[in-house]
Amino acid sequence: MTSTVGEPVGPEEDSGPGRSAFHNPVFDQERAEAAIRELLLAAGEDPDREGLRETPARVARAYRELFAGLYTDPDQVLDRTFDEAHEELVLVREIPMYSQCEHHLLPFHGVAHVGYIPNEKGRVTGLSKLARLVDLYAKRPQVQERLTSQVADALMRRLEPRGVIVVIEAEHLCMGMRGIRKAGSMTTTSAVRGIFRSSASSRSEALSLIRGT
Ligand SMILES: Nc1nc2c(ncn2[C@@H]2O[C@H](COP(=O)(O)OP(=O)(O)OP(=O)(O)O)[C@@H](O)[C@H]2O)c(=O)[nH]1
Ligand SMILES: [Zn+2]
Repeated sequence: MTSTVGEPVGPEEDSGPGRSAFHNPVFDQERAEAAIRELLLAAGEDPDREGLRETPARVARAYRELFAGLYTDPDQVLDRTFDEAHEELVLVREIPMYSQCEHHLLPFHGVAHVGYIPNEKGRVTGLSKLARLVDLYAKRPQVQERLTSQVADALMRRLEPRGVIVVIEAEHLCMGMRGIRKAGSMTTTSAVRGIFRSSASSRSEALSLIRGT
């Protein structure tokens, strides 16, 4: 179990084309356990009663998993590329996505659609890597807009494709189970780069494939 505190720096800062500057923080299990115990005390609960005794350790382990994307370099996901001489759209639709909003640390979840048009060398990556990339950026304290842009920007950086389109549709539990209580309301965000930004016809073709029409 890791118990070192990572440097208080962001996991990643964009350093332009090529690789991102990735700092490798680690999850402090002991500190997280103490914080959950404090939360239970603050709520007026008895963290030593039988049902709660294991809860701080359990919750800390759960958060280590939910925030796992803070500890992996996103560029590593796209390290393996190959030249396939395919210069048309590659689109993976309906990738299940679970994240948590950084405002309330409550889940937002839904699906991501990720598409790109490889460059003239036809540089592509494995299809699973698109889903891995979504997962990695989702497993952090997030906002949906940033998640969408980060996936698009990582693909632009590592594949240097002609264009990238990312659409995420999600329900935010902080809007459903508390606050405004609009359960079921869906938020759609998109990030378009390269040809999808400059060409309305490329964009609308991709969007109609994303919609399944
Ligand atoms: N733009 C954006 N906002 C988000 C996201 N997730 C949660 N939020 C919003 O973050 C905002 C935080 O607002 P605050 O007024 O600081 O917090 P609050 O008093 O708990 O707000 P309410 O949720 O309206 O009760 C809320 O409007 C949330 O709906 C996200 O991914 N993107
Ligand atoms: Zn929220």
